[in-house]
Amino acid sequence: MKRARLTMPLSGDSATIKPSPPHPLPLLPPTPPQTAQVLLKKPRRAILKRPTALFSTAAPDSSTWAPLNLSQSELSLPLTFPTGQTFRWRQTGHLQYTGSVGPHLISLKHHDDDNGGVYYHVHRTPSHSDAESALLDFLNAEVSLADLWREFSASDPRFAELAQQLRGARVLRQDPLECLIQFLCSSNNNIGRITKMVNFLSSLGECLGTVGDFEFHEFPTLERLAGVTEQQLREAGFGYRAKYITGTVDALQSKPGGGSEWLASMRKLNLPVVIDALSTLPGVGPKVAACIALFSLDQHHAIPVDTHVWQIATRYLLPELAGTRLTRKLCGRVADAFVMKYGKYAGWAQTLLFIAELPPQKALVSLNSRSSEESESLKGKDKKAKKGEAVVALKS
Ligand SMILES: Nc1nc2[nH]c(O)nc2c(=O)[nH]1
Repeated sequence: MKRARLTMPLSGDSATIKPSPPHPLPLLPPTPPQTAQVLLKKPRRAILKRPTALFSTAAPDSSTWAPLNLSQSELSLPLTFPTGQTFRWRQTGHLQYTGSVGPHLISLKHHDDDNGGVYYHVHRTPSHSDAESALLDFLNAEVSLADLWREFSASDPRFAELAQQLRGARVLRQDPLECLIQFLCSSNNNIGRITKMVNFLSSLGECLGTVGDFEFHEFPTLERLAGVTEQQLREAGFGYRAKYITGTVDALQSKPGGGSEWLASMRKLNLPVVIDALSTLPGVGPKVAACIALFSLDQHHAIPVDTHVWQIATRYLLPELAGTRLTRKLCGRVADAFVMKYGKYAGWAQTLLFIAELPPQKALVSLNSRSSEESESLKGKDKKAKKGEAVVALKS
């Protein structure tokens, strides 16, 4: 394991920030029709627009961008941010993503001239040194992905092959409340729609500024989240998830000592206890609980299991169960199979296997494996040609 170090001082805040005042609550438009289409067709102001680079996409200006001690194979931004762990970061330029970590508004980008090494820029923060440590913590920077993936690859040749092609898919360490609310939005949903719902809730938080076309907010506190009603969420297109969000916020507010503290305390507990505790919250089933545990509560062997992961498991880990239907009991068997195969960071292995099944990565992997099959085939035909045998031209 290694700890990443920040090696350059940060500059002051970016001149591009246009902080706007915090929102009054509630925030919802008064008269929308009551379907999810409202959310999908009439985006509110912070909802996705065309990303534009506000900063130069050439070499970062060293006075404002500082290197993280993380190579591209330790952290790939496109494989980590838009792939289903968080729905709060936006692409704000070429290989550049922007989001908030607590009260800090930060951009990260790969540097073309530095082997894709990751650089960061803090746009707004109450304290630069706090921003640095919060960023490293959020990135789980003390975990060496290279060490983990070497171990996984040694016990699984398929993992080894994917790892070559999809380097740097890292598990984040998010704020537990932020992660919980995002995954309540995720049930039976796709990344685009989840992002819009999360954006809607995020806009209840303190506005941190604008980068490119996007406005960024600190994630709202429980008190702020409590200001939105189930009816308002339904009107905004949350459907049945509306009651899970308000129910969970109420349940957290009633925890002695505070809901955020109750969630944070789970970082020190064992996984089964954590899953049971999270499952008492409205809308939290085993899959959502495992996502929250893995992406925010230091439960590195939590395995989210849904139909997609079931497909992966029956193809590669439990072929004897192929063709059977996923049940709650089988979810436990899948999770055990992952842990048997990959060990105490099995959730990090699941993350790569999950990402490899998302359409953009799946297309890339299949393209690469097709071209390597083709080049193997070409090599074979070359040998035959040398021996004077006929070579049939390959169509691309
Ligand atoms: N790595 C994973 N990310 C996810 N997002 C989501 O909604 N499900 C998953 C998952 O199973 N793994």
